[in-house]
Order: sequence, then C-alpha cells, then structure tokens
Amino acid sequence: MSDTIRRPDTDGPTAPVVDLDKERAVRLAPLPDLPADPAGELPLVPDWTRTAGGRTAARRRAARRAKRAGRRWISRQRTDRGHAAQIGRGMRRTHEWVVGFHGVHVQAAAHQAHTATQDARAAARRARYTFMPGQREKARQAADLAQTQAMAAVQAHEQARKKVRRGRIGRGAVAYGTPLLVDTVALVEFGGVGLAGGVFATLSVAAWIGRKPLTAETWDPERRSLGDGDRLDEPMLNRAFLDAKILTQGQELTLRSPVAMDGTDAYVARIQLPGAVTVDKVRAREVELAAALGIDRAQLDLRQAGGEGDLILWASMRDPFARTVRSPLLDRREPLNTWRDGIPLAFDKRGQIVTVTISDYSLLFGGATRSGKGMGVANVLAGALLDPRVNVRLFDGKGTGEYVPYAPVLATFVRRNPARLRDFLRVMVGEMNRRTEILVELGLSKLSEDLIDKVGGIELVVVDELATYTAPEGPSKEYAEEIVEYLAQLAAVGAAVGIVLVLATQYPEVAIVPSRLRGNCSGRMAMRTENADASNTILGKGMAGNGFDSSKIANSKGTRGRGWLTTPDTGMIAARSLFIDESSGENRTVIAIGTELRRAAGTLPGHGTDPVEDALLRYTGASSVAGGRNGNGGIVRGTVLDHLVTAAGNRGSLTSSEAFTVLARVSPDRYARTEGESDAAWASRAGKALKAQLAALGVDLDTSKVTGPDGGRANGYTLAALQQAAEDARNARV
Ligand SMILES: Nc1ncnc2c1ncn2[C@@H]1O[C@H](COP(=O)(O)OP(=O)(O)OP(=O)(O)O)[C@@H](O)[C@H]1O
Repeated sequence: MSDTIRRPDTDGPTAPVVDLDKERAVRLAPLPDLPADPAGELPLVPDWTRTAGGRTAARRRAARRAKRAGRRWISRQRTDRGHAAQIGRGMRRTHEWVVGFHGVHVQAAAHQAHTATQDARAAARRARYTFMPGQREKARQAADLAQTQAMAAVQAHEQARKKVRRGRIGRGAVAYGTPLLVDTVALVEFGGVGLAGGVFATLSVAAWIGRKPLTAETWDPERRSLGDGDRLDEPMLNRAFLDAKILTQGQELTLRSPVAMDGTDAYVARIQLPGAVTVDKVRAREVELAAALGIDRAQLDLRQAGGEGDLILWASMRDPFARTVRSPLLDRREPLNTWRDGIPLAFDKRGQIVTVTISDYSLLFGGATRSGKGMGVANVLAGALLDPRVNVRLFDGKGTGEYVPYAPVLATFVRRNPARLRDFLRVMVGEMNRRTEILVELGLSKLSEDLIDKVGGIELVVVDELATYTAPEGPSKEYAEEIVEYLAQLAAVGAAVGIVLVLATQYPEVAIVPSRLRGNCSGRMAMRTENADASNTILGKGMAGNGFDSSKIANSKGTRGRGWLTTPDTGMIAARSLFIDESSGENRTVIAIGTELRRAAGTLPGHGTDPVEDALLRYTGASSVAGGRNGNGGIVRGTVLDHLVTAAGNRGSLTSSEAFTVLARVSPDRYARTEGESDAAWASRAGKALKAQLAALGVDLDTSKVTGPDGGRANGYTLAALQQAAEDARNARV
C-alpha cells in the first residue's frame, strides 16, 4: 500500500471533520493553471521553488539528471559514438588530412614522365637506326623533341613530388608537431601532470575531430527526452511535436510562459501552437506525443487554456496513478449533499478528485475480475450513505458477503434473486411513473432539490454483477429480457425524477450489457478488461480504436481501480478510483456514520414508511428491507395480517373483497378467483381460507362495517383491528 494512504480516524465525535469543499480545494490547489503573476506575466521562479520542499525537489532532479547523464555516457562508450571510437576516428581523419589528396597529382606526373621517357628512348633508337638520308634527319628531330618532353615530364614529376612533400611536412608539422610541442612544453613546464594535461587536450581535440561517425545511425546521444530525466525545454517540445507528426517541418511552437515545475515533479508549459494546429489535434495524437517525449500517456495531460491554439501541457516525471488516494468521505462526519455536490469517485492524472453527479445520470462499471469494480461501487455507496435522503437499494448478483455489512442502511438488500429483482424493477418503474406525474402536475421536466422530500427521496439502485440477472442464456434467462427492459427504462429517464442506477459487471459483453442499456448510462468506467471488445462494451463502439482501450491496462496490483471514465461532466478521462481500505474496516466507519445520520433524519430502513418496499410487499408478499431478518440479503415473507395492515394503511380500512384481492396476489393458490366462480362463492371460499390462516396464527378477527372505496358501507376490517390482530399474532408466536 502506498504511503499516501492515511489511516481513518474512526473514533466518534472528537474525530476531525473534513469539509469536502475544502478538501477538494486543497487537491485542486497544485495547478489547474499556472499561478498568476501580479506583474501581469507568469513568474519565472514560482514561490514554491524557494521553499525547503522546492529545494529538495531541485536537488532530487539534479541528482537524477546526473545519474542519467552518467548512464548515457556509459552506454555511449559501447557504440561508435564512444570516446575511444571518436579519438580513433579523429586520428585517422587527421592523418588523411596530412597525407592529403595531392598524391594523385604526383602519380599522374610520374606516369606521364614514365611514358615520355619510354617514348624518348624509342625515338632515339629509331633515329640511331634510320639510314635513309631524307628520313634520318627527321628521326633525329623527333628524338630530340621526345627527349625534351621526357625531361619536362620528369621535371614536372619532380616538382609535384617536392610540392606534395612540402605540403605534407607543413600539415604534419601542424597536426603532429603542435601537439608534440604543446605536450613537450607542458612536460618541461609542469612535469607529469602537464604531460597528462597535454595528452588529454590532444585526445580531446582528436575526439572532437572524430565526433561524427561516417554513417547515419539510429541512436542519437544528443537527443533529449523527459523519460531520460532531461529538462523539458522549447527545443525538446518542438522536436517531440515534430516526431509526433503534430507539426510539420518549418512549423514551430512558441512558449507563452517559461516551463515551470508544479511541485509534484511535473513540468507545465503554456504553449502557443502555430497556424491551424488546434489543441484537439494535439490531443488526438496524445499517445504519439507522449512517446516522443519518452513518457507514458498517463504522464501527459493536455488542456486548452484560452483560444484554439492555446495549450497547457503538463508532463509528469512519474506515473500519476502509481499512488492510491484515499476517499475524502472517510473523514467526513456530517451529511453530504449528493444532489448538489455529487459523489467523489476517482482522481485524475493531476490528482484532482472527480465527482459523479447522481442528479443527472446513471453509472456503469465494467472490468475483469479483481480490476476494482467493487471499489468503484463502494465509493458511490460511501457518498450515498452520507446523504440520508438517498434510499439505497442493492441487488448483489455475486452472492458473496461483500455487501452484508451495509445491510442496516440499505432500504432494500437482496442477494442473487433474479425474480425479486424483476418484481422490484416493476415496482420501481411504477414509482418512476408516479414521480413523473408529480412533476407533470408541477409543470417541471426534472426534479429539483427542494422537491426531493416531496417525491420520497433519491432512489439509488445498485446491481452488482449484471450477468446474474441479464445473461440471456444464464440460469435467470426467463427474467433476463424483462430485467434489461426495466433497467434501460430506468436508466433513460430515472435520473430526472431522482432514480439512479449503479450497475457493475465482470462480463462486459453485449449480451450482458446491451447497447441500449449501456447508452442510457451516461457515466461509465471501464477498469482493466480482457480485450478491446469488452472495453468497447462499456465505453462505446470504436472507443478502443480511438485510443481509449482498457484492455491495455496491465494486470497488476498497482493498476487496480485504474480505468477510463466517461461522464457528461468530464468527457473521457484516465482515472483511478479512490481507495477505501475494507481490510482495515474503513467502509464500516462510513456505514456507522451513515446509520447515525439516517437515524437522526428518520430515514433508517424499517423505521419509517417506504412506499417502494410497501408496494413490493403488497405485490409479492415478501419484504427485503435491510436484507431481511438476518440482514444477509434474504427476503421475508409476511403473514396475511402484515399484508392486510399494509393494504389498509392508505385508507384506514379495507373491505373484505379488497382484502381477498390483496391476498390473491400474495397467495394466488389460496385466494385467486377461479374460472367462472361467482362473487359470493369466491367470498365464501376466501373467507374460510382466511379464517383458517388466522386460526393458524392464533388470532380471531371479526369483520365490521367499513367504508368502501366508493364511499358505501360494506363488511371489512379497520386498520386498528388489523394492527391489533397482527400484534396478537406476534405475541402468540413469542
Ligand atoms: N482505486 C484503488 N486503489 C487501490 N486499490 C484498489 C483500488 N481499487 C481496487 N483496489 C484493490 O483491488 C482489489 C480488487 O478490488 P475489487 O474487489 O473492487 O475488484 P472487483 O473487480 O470488484 O473484483 P471481483 O471481480 O472479485 O468482484 C481489492 O483488494 C482492492 O482493495
């Protein structure tokens, strides 16, 4: 675990209270923008660099740069850019210069002298053996001419040789004599140290002469990159933008302010892009730009500051997601306004807390096993529990004990029960319609904060492991289609009336999360997935191709909770969920605080009216408030009296025929009217069945005259009589 995680302060009222706004402000402080300078320009030396922390950071950077320079020097020695290779090359080049190319002239002159001499000899021989009186004279003249030419050629050769020798001696004297002289003088003047210095200087000059290899090569030791610990500067930025094909040859960016460090080991540069290059274009090539700077994409953040070409580039020297950030809610003791402030869910590259606005959209989490979906849900739950106006209803498809500690604060909690989810969603869609009608009457299209109490609070429906419920070929296939339909309807319009879904799945496949359902959840987070298709199932078609691919997140402990998050507020961003350490009971602290806040507000499950659970009880005859009797996610079937009490609750009484209709829904085999059965026959049969059930409960309940729904008087039961009978039944059980 990272050292950035602080232990929670779990103890009671003396524990410090953390204001979420302040907390967020502190986290935002490092640098959404460069600090303003009173002089109008951005400061060359930010204040923080003059603090002890700033100096330590500077020392650390200098040490890192020195280390990297050393490493680069060593690896360079093995290549032909190494110093030995440079010196050898320098000496060779010097020698070639001393020898020069003039030797070619000497050779050509030698060749000419040689042929001219041969010609002269042949001409002399011919003159000697020509006896014809007219020819002899001619031959003698030709021999004289050839001899003259031969002598001239030999002389030219001699001169060329002398000239070359003179040139070589001169150049040799410069090339070899100078260092020899310098070294000798140094030796004479300063002894061995002087000689060593002289030799060093000589070799340095040779290395300088041979600094460039003859052939082009791929590794360029002059290349500066952030990944190697070099400073971010304008030449590096220009080269990286060029390499990333954002700029073309001849285009140059300009810095609007000096490159600064932001106190988190990251560089910030405000850049003016040239011509028609926009910030969007730069963002589209984020991966290439990061590669050109020698860092990972997660270490680079690109934001538009002002106009189209006004870019703020933030480049971190380390992976911003390598650390964990603890949820600020863990230190909170007072209620959270989730409707207005949202719920802190994750942190982004620059350490800013990302909140999700449950007043606006539903959420979908997807990712492979152990990728951190549960932590995403835990963050949302932590926020919801701190807002007593939120009724949390949780359907756990995994069926493990993960959510059992939350049971006392869950208005509804059911483990692995697809039929129950189907029934619940039916009721919830009815609730959505009821709320919509209230808004229609008020002439509103969306719930506002002042109406939350009027409509019955915010409904947060969590379904963890969708596959249990929506797999068309799974064990719950008979419910799957209906469940998907209801979920899609709720996700589409629920948020506007205060009904929000939080869905999670380990199997991000289209069969489990149909695109209609995905599309209606505007907040989506894809943690590490097995493949690009799975990532697209959460984030949307083609997203992996656009560079947002969760399957590229490495599978390691350090990447848990990392993913791509998209919400209408943030757009697509890289993020890591906030950390709640369940192993040390941090979630239990939130649950305890949530329980207290709910008790104070009178919204603790089972302690007030809950129209949704009441409707479910009427409809199914079973209750799932707070995870049932043991809080482990089971459902509790009520007695006939419980159902009748719930049904009589609205009007204060119930006619017999209304009572039989309610019971027919709960227990159709006993109370449902059969084909062709008359009213009287049904009433008599159902009356007997009820009497028998009441007898089994140990109570006797007589009918009395009550007011029916139409205002007329009929046989039935008053609420008071039913409540008394239910009480007697409980006492009889005890
Ligand atoms: N943001 C985070 N920071 C640090 N650790 C995290 C983060 N998110 C998850 N983890 C750790 O990763 C592990 C798996 O997390 P979690 O149970 O949420 O994953 P999951 O995808 O829900 O797993 P499963 O598929 O088993 O349900 C846990 O030990 C958790 O503490």
